[in-house]
Amino acid sequence: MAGPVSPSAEDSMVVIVLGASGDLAFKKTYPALFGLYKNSFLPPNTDIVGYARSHIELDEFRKRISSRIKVNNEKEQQQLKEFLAKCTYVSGSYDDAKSFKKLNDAVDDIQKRVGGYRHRVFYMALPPSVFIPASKGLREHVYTRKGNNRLIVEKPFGKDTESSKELGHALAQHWLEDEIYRIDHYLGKEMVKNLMILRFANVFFGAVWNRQYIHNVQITFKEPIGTQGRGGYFDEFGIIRDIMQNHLLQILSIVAMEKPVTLDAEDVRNEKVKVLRAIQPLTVDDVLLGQYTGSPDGKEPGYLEDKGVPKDSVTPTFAAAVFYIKSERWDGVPFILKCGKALDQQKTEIRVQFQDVAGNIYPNIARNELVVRVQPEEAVYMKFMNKKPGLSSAAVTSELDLSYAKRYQDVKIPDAYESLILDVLKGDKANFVRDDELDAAWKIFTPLLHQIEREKIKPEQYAFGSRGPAGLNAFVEKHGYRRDAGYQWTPPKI
Ligand SMILES: NC(=O)C1=CN([C@@H]2O[C@H](COP(=O)(O)OP(=O)(O)OC[C@H]3O[C@@H](n4cnc5c(N)ncnc54)[C@H](OP(=O)(O)O)[C@@H]3O)[C@@H](O)[C@H]2O)C=CC1
Ligand SMILES: O=C1O[C@H](COP(=O)(O)O)[C@@H](O)[C@H](O)[C@H]1O
Repeated sequence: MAGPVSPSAEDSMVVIVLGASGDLAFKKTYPALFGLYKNSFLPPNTDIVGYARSHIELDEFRKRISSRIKVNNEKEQQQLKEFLAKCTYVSGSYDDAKSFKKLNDAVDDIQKRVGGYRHRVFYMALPPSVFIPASKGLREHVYTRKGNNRLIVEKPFGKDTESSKELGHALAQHWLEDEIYRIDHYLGKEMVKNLMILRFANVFFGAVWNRQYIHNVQITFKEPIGTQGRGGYFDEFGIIRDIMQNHLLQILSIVAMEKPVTLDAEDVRNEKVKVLRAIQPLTVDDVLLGQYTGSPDGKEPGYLEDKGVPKDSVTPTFAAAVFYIKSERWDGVPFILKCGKALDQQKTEIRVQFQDVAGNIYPNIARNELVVRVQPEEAVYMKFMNKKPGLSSAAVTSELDLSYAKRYQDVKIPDAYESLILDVLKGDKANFVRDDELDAAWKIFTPLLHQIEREKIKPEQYAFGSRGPAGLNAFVEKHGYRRDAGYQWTPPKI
């Protein structure tokens, strides 16, 4: 094929899910594909072929898929039946030509029924140790010359600059960068996708989005659960690689980037890379590291009690870090990124805190804040000073509140994976990570990660269910965040 073609109704599309017997496939990939099917977003002749090492009977495989899909009514029950009929399964290994040829025969059998182009999407829901042999086997034996080929790769994309480059080179031996879709599922979240519209389609946000008006930006990820038996995997990576280097840094780059020339994927990603390249590598002085201990009531275990975690592990389960972007727009503005497991709540948010009012004449006024809540309960709200209603003339903090549950009551927010798989089917790469973006991201973290590991830097302890290490408030205050401790929010009655 000379280049990518736009799928038409006569074409056939096969989504091949590698690692189809695994957790990610059942938890995310198949439910997302069903979500697209039931909302008529899958192209007409789409089939889904699962591939993994385990021998699983087709009936059993379909039962497993349906056990992870929630249906709400009879219509959806019927749609699920139709969807399952599109799902088949082939077993084989990830490093054996014969197995891949068998997979190719199965896909050919499906695609020869249709007259048009034969497109293939390969979704690698696989452990990183088999990324390279699997991508090679797919390219050599299952690649189609009669349509588009797209390869979806899941993180981790390496552990540092060097290993990420190695993976990149290995993939590039067989696949064109244009065919590779590196998933960061946070880029598929509704409120992350909303960031560019908020910034570039609103004159009032655009006008104040710079160092003159913004004092600091906080991007926070909190999870109320610990590693839950996955400590063996987690201990190799730690929270910086698990969340900060990818999800939070991606958000930062969209918050900070210049307006792209167009919405074309390359224009968007060019601007994101420029932001990452303008950030200096982190040092230990820029971070606060934490590791959780058991909950005070003894009900929740500490990190070191998770099986698979070495008893003397110093892997951080919490990290806060401050980033500065050397650009005309952002020079001197701290971007504080915080993420942790086993914390007090589930929350991902972006909090933009504005500068103090110049020449202020009112006592006790708080800084304005724009908060974009990514999850849960998606919202955009603006905290600002307002006259206290009534006979008082005091200024109090109030909010302009766009809570999605109230404003968009009939809309179901799609899962991030639904949105991203749809982008792959459409060939839109704007929400996927480009190779140079990845390289720029690793350059910021690699020296710090190596130093933490080399010197076994001990994280501060924090209790399961707390807000994080005791030093957290001092850390964010030191980097400029000022909290309005008197503010009380009253949820609207829906
Ligand atoms: N549409 C909506 O849904 C709206 C919701 N609200 C709700 O109102 C409440 C207050 O809003 P908001 O100001 O945005 O959020 P919070 O008061 O939760 O957080 C404000 C900042 O203060 C920090 N903080 C929270 N608790 C403490 C503490 N005990 N000591 C020191 N620092 C703390 C937070 O840090 P950290 O992130 O680390 O916890 C965060 O950076 C929240 O529950 C919010 O969900 C308000 C307006 C609209
Ligand atoms: O990538 C990851 O993300 C999840 C959190 O994702 P969310 O969509 O539920 O917010 C995190 O639990 C996991 O450790 C990490 O690898």
